[in-house]
Amino acid sequence: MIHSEKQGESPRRKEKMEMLAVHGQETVLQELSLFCKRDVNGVGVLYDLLRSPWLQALLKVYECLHQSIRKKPVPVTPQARALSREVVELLRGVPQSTEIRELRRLLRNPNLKALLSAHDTVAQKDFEPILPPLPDNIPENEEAMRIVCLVKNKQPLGATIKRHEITGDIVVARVIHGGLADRSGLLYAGDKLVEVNGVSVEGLEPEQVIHILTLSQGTIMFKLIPVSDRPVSNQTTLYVRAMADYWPLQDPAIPCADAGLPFKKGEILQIVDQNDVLWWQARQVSDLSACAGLIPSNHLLKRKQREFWWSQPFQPHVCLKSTILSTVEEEDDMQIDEKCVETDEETFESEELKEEEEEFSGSGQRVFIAGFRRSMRLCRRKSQNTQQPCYARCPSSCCSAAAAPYEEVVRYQRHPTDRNRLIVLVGPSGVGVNELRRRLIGMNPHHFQSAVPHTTRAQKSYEENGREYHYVSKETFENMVYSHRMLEHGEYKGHLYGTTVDAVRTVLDEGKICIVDLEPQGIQMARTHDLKAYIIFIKPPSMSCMRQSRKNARVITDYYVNMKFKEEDLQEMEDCAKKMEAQFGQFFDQVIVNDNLQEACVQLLSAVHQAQDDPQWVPATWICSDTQP
Ligand SMILES: Nc1ncnc2c1ncn2[C@@H]1O[C@H](COP(=O)(O)OP(=O)(O)OP(=O)(O)O)[C@@H](O)[C@H]1O
Repeated sequence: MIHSEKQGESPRRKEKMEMLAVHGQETVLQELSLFCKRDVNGVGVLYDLLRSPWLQALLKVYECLHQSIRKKPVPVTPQARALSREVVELLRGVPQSTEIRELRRLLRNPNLKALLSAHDTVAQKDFEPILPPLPDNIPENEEAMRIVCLVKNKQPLGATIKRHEITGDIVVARVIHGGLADRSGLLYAGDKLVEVNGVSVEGLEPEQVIHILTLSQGTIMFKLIPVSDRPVSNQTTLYVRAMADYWPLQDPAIPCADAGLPFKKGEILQIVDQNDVLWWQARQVSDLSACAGLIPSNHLLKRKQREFWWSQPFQPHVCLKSTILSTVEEEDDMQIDEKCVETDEETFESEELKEEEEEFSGSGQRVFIAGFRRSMRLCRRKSQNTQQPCYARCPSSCCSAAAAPYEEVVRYQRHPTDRNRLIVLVGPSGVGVNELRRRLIGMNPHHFQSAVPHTTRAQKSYEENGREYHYVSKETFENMVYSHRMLEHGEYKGHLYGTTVDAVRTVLDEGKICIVDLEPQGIQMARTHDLKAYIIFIKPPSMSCMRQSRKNARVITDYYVNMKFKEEDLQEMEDCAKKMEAQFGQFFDQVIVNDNLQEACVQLLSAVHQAQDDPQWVPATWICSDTQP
């Protein structure tokens, strides 16, 4: 069908423009005739041109087209072909300029003719559904009945039926949002089915009714008794992040598996119907044109999760337990002289410090970056391997995932004057989190910065308080832990190490982008209204890729020497990454596979900018409430 107007342009404005076009041409002619009389150079030629019959004819064509377009969005003309013939007629006798020849050729083109023919065929058809004749013997109470005809296409009808628990009638259980039945506006949950395509459903099982429907082609006629108290829906659309995976085909409890919507943790869903306490209707935000599907309600999914949670043997968050770490443990067991270890560490750290200073002194100004100390990293690694049940360590992360199967989210666009979002890198030990972080900060140390960690270990002669670490007493440190001011913390060789929320805030308050690496258990502490953490998971590539790319890579060990990756280290890295994804994947805003270091670095830079500049789905509590978590 040809539509009369472009959207957004008012008809009055269009009319005005057309009048101006025609009147404008008349005015130009009048003015030109004046100039002509005054014998201005070249005006005569222009005057003749504007009066030429072919131009007049073209203007008529223009006017004709606009008149036809101005008509209603119903077929412009009963016969578009007739209009085309009219135009051809108008062009007859017009001098054969290139443009006119082109226009005539176009109008004679068989493809265009076929198109116009198709238009005429469609325009003359009546697409209103043809209803079957009413039955002769209409019963007395027929006014209580409704006859609904739906023209079935490839889509499912978008309604489910069930047997009423008390009356035993077959009733419409639910109408799926956006489906054929919903769009028809003729079927409602609770309507009692009497007949389907003339077949009485009395005594039939719902499956038998479905069978009749499956076999039906084209128009399906339902005879039904409308539900008396139709539920008034005053739903508001809600967006949520799924905190768990859901596979309807594996859920024996779902009322209709075919109508279920599968989803994976981390995906954003649009909830369109919460009328049912147990089964909501939703669609993927990535496919809003699709018909909705059934998902378990918050309450139901929570119950399912709890059942699943308790039915599973506990899976602690075990990460790398590499040969390197075994070596560390062995060394500890072997009671290495503490002083000797300290000396080694000191030497190592001096070298590391030197390396950092050299790396960032290129611009003429020496910039020191904190948060890369070996002791801090080894402490973190040690905490990964304590084998503590994760709910004991982080009651707010894993268990809250079980407690809140959906997290309400809103679209957030950071205002340029807002503080930058905290960037959190997580990944299995050895994957390259620190390498990437170091490189990113190295690109622009005045813009990207780490948070300075706290420690209870003594300050060394070459260190500065607040540069490598904030040096605090054990009591102060523990107070910070108890008052939830630590994003993460751990112990290494009798000393406490950790990163505080305040240390991060200090960087952000300076207008910089703070980049930290955290153990995944620390994610929830950073996902607050205040820090608005953007979580990037650094994922190892496949084993074969790692064997290639990590040929010359070295891992930090408890020893003074750097060690090469062994096959089992790579395997453990892969296993650990899988576990992290399974347990915390719902919190990852971005996943970067660190295969080629250079490429991963570019991706990281782009992700960091995206986090600050592009609209993102964030927890609704960050935006809607001042009393956020
Ligand atoms: N894509 C890569 N290709 C080759 N080598 C890499 C790549 N990414 C990291 N490396 C190297 O792997 C080693 C370990 O990286 P890194 O120290 O960043 O690990 P990490 O993830 O921070 O682990 P940890 O926190 O346990 O120190 C380093 O020698 C680093 O240069």
